[in-house]
Order: sequence, then structure tokens, then C-alpha cells
Amino acid sequence: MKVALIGVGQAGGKVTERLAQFDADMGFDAVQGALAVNSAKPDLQSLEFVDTQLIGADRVNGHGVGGDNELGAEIMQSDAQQVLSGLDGRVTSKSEAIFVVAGLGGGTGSGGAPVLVHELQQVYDVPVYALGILPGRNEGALYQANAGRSLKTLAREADATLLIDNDAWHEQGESVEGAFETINGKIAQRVGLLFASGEAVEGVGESVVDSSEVINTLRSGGIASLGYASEVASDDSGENIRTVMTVARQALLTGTSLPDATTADSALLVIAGEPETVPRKGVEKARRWLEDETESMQVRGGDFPLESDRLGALVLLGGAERSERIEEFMQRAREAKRAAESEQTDHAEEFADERLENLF
Ligand SMILES: Nc1nc2c(ncn2[C@@H]2O[C@H](COP(=O)(O)OP(=O)(O)OP(=O)(O)O)[C@@H](O)[C@H]2O)c(=O)[nH]1
Repeated sequence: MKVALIGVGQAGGKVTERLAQFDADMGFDAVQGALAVNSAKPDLQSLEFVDTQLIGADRVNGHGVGGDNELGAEIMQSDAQQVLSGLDGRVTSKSEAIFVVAGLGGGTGSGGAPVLVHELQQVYDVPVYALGILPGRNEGALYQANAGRSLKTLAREADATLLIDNDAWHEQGESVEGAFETINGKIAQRVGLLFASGEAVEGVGESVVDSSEVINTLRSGGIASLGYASEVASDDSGENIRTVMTVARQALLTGTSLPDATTADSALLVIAGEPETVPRKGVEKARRWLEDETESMQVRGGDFPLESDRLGALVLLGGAERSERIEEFMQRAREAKRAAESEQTDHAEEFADERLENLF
């Protein structure tokens, strides 16, 4: 699938850069153009591999919006034309989709991404998707509240929102910074493989997945998730039937970007590996298993021919918003919002207390 990527905010820029880099290193050529947009100049200066565009300089002078996502949205609104012009030549006639990438908990990405998606929808005919990063459970209340509002708006504006939960793809005991590196690397590899899976040129046959299957799976709209797992493959495809089942199961149940999301409107199972090692029977069996597990009748399947001694499974879910994980997150976001509001009221009352006099 030929895509154009636009990263908004710090996390959005870093993840966009990793995705573009992975695609180039692997020689997939699925990422046609990439741009990072931010209101914080230092964040843009640390990116080396993608072009950058500063927004909101007249309002925040390159210092970012400090977690204020309403300001993030306003800035994107004012500078939208400038960002759209910056996309000239990056969204081409070959582009099959646009992805707006952002961390949903901060200010610039959280507020700016939904506005940019809305603007892009007015201009382009191809689907406009969001790739949103949800704050982990231990990230502060402001992040949770911001992400709740951002996600709600993205779900309305984007053709689909692929969610990566910051609690999903890192190892236990890592520092936050270390965890970001790990998570970003995994996003780049897994989402990068999804982009590239419709790009396969070698071994093209009936069973090879193509871009339209990714787009059709995302047509359910709402929230999407992506799971991945891989194992060493045997040279004998017969011996790989069990391996295909194992990686498909792990991709959905433990390797997913949105833990506990298994019910969906649609799904796509992509098995990546050397074509002669991929067992047809195994792929069909795993696809049927996925139908039962997701309770969806719309489960597509296909191969992604790839030079590797492993077999990998990618499981893309579309319309996964009924999951417990989303419900739990939205509850957390609502509570954080309420807590923030009552804190503001309490403070206002503190200063209204007349037992303390003003200085003058
Ligand atoms: N996975 C991942 N998450 C990140 C990374 N950097 C920040 N985040 C998350 O993204 C959210 C914060 O968003 P940022 O992108 O830092 O903020 P911003 O959009 O630049 O907005 P301001 O800094 O307020 O202007 C939090 O939930 C962070 O945990 C990263 O490199 N990787």
C-alpha cells in the first residue's frame, strides 16, 4: 500500500521517522513521502530522516503547547493551509492512503491530528487514517484526558484510527525513554510490514495479499488494531502448519497493539515468509480460527512473500471499538477530566477564601 505519512507532535514525528527509515532500509518503497509537523522547534531539529515543518510560531514561538491540546488544535487550524502546501509532492497520484501519526496524550499531536485529518478529508479522495498512540496507564491524568478527547474526535474524522497502546509493546522494567525506543521500533517494523504487505512483487499469485484488502478491512471504520508474532520456520511447509496457527494466535492474543481487543467487524491475516514454506492448509485453518475469535464473517487472509528464515503473522482488526480495553480507557479519560475540573474549582475557592488578605 503506497502511503504518505504526516507526523504531528513529538511522538508523531519520531514514529514517522522510524517508519520511513524502516521502509527505506527494507527497500519496500511503500512510504512515498513523509513530513513531521510540530509547534516545538527542538523536537523537529532532532529528526534527521524526514522533512519538517514548524507550526504556530506566531503563538508559541517554537516552544510547543505544553500539553494544551485545545491550543494544539487552534494552531493546526490556523496553519492548516501551510501544512497542506507542505504535502505537495508527498501525496502523489500513486498514494493509496494517508496516515496522520500522533501521540494522543500531549498537546500538539493530540489537538492537531484530528484537525489535520479533517482538513485532509476535504482535499484528498484516498482514505485518511490516523495512527494514534494511547498513553499507558501510568502516564498522568492530563495525558489520559487529552487522549480521550482526541480519540473521540479522530474516531469521527478519520476513515479508521489504528491504535497503539503504550502499555502494549514494551518489555517489563524498561525506563520510559527506553520503552519509547522499543515501542517505536516495533511500530516501525509491524506497521511498516502492513504497508509493505500490499506491495509484494515477487511470487505474485492468488494468495498474495494486496493493498485493497488492507483498505477493505479498515473500511469498518472506528478503531483498528494490529497484532504481530513470528517464529523460526521449517523448510518443509507441512511442518509449518502448527507454526502458522501459533503465530496467528500470538499475534491476536499477546502481540496486539490494543490488549484484549479480539472482537471486531473485520480482520485481515497476513502470513509473511518464504512462499514455499507457507502451508496453504495452515493459513486457511488460522483464518477460520480468526473468524471464530473475532466473531466476524469478514476475515480476509493472504501471504506476504518475504526473504526470511521465520514465519510472521500480522493480524489487522477493523471496527474493534467494542473491546473492553477501549471502554476501560475512555472511563479513565473521563475520570481524569472530572478530576482536573474539580481541582481547578478547588483552587479557585482557595483564593476566594477571605481569611487571607490580598497584599494590596
Ligand atoms: N510510543 C511513543 N510514545 C511517545 C513518544 N514520545 C511521547 N510519547 C507519548 O505521547 C504522548 C505525549 O505526546 P507528545 O508527542 O510528546 O506531545 P506533543 O504532541 O509534541 O505536544 P506538546 O509537547 O504538548 O506540544 C504521551 O502519551 C507520551 O507517552 C515516543 O517516542 N514513543
